[in-house]
Amino acid sequence: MSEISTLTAARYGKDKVRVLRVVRDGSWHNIVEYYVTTLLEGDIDVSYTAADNSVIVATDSIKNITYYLAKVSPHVLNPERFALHIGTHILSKYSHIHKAFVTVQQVRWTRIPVDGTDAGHAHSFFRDGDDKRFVKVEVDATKGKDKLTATVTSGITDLLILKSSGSSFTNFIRDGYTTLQEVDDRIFSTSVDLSYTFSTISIPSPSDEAKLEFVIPQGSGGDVWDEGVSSRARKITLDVFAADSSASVQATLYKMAQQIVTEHAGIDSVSYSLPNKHYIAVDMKYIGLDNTTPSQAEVFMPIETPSGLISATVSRKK
Ligand SMILES: O=c1[nH]c(=O)c2[nH]c(=O)[nH]c2[nH]1
Repeated sequence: MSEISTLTAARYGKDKVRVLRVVRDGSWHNIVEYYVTTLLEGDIDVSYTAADNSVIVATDSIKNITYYLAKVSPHVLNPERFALHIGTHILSKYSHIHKAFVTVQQVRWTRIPVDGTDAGHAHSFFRDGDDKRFVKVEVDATKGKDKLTATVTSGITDLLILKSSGSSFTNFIRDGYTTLQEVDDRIFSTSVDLSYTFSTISIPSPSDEAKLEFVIPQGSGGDVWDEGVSSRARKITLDVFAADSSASVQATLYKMAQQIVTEHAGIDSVSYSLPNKHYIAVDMKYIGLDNTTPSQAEVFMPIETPSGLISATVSRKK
C-alpha cells in the first residue's frame, strides 16, 4: 500500500480548551474567558505512518500547557499575546515541533455599571452580547527556533445586527430567473463575521526557564493588539451599518472594511462574511390588510434559510 499513497499533511492538537482567568489587583478584578485551540505540525509523521507515539506531545499535555500559561503568563488578558505565548512556548520546548496554530476565542464579560462611577463594579460582570472576539496565530519555527515568525489574524464573529430602514436593493440583473422586486426601503439584517490580518512579525525566542520573557518588537504591529483595535473594529462595523444608506450588503461591507484599513496602519487586510438574513413581509390580503406595500409592511417572517452570503477582502495597497 505504501507504494501508492503517502502522508501529505498532518496536524493535531487540543480543541476548545475552556478557561476563565481572574487577575486580581487588590479588590479590583479583571477577567477573561476563552476557548483555546492549539494545533501542531512538525516531525510527527511516524505517529501516523508507523504507529510510533514517541513523537506525540499528548493533546492532554497541550491542554495542561494552556492552563499553565493561563496561570503564569503576563499576557493572559490580551488574546493576541496569550495565543503567541502558547505558540512560542511549545515551539521552544519541543525541538521537533515546527509550527503552532493557536486560536483563542473570547466571550464577552463586561463590568456591571455602578451608579455614580465610570469604571463599573470591581468584580461583577454581565454578558452584554453573544458576539465573540477571536484571534488566530500561526507561529512558524521552520527557519530556526531563534527565528520565530508569526502571523496574527483577529476578528469578531456572531455580531447580530438589524436595521429596519435605510437599506435599498435596486438595479440588479432582471431576466427570466428574476422574481425579486426592486425595493427602496427594506430590512437589512446580518450576523457579522469580521477578520483582520496584521503584518507578519518576528519574535525573539523567550530565554527564561518558564518562557515568560516574551517580547514583541516595537513597531512590529504588536503595538496595535490592544483592546482599542478590537473595540474600534466593532464600533466601525456598528456605526457604518447604522449610518449607511445601504445600496446593498456588498456596498455597505466595502465601506466598513475600508474604514478599518484606513484607521489602522498595522492592519494589512480586512475580510467580512455577511449572511443576508431575510425578513419577508407577511401577505395579509386574506384578512383585507395591506402589509406588503413597503410603507405598510409591519409584520415580517424571519427566514432562517436560505440566506444570501456576501463576503469580500479589502487589502492595503502595497
Ligand atoms: O444586498 C443584497 N445583495 C445581493 O446580492 C442580493 N441578492 C438578493 O436577492 N438580495 C440581495 N441583497
